Amino acid sequence: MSSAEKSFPVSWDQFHRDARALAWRLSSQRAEWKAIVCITRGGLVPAAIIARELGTRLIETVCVASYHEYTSQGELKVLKEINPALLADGGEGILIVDDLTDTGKTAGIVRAMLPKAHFATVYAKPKGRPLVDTFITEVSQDTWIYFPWDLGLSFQAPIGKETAG
Ligand SMILES: O=P(O)(O)OC[C@H]1O[C@H](OP(=O)(O)OP(=O)(O)O)[C@H](O)[C@@H]1O
Ligand code: HPA
Ligand SMILES: [Mg+2]
Repeated sequence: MSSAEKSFPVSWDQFHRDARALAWRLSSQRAEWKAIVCITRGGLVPAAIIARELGTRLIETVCVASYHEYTSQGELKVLKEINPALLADGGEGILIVDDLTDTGKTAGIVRAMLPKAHFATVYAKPKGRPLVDTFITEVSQDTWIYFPWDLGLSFQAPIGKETAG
């Protein structure tokens, strides 16, 4: 499925803990966020967890699509823009949330819409890292992160070979 050399599978439990850790970190940076802008679709899941932890009720989406067939990045398309009411004063006090930043292209496009907003992701790869203000875990650029909503239970072959007798 992926051409990346390494894989980093994330369970629901781990994702919940990492998203909650991100909420803890964000709570120490600002008492109250005016709104959360989540980058669909991946940002919807951490945004729900963070909004619950921080008590944020105003949630907006920006709909960006880039990866096709899961692992190759195509042209970035903004399918839905941010409500203009939130764009005033460059987005000061607004929290942008995504599941991860990889090349940083998605983050770059959304940052340009809200230059003063705070950008948070659960995971980051080195190329995207400079575009993110707060994240929890960094993985190498040649690692593909498998999110729990893309995974299912399946048989795993044993690590060692079976011995006769
Ligand atoms: O840093 P980048 O190289 O731009 O990649 C990161 C983006 O790619 C994925 O979204 P994708 O466009 O695949 O859509 P999805 O969230 O709907 O899965 C991921 O959720 C990030 O938004
Ligand atoms: O490592 C990744 N995992 C899942 N989706 C992604 N979109 C860009 N990079 C990734
Ligand atoms: Mg996404």
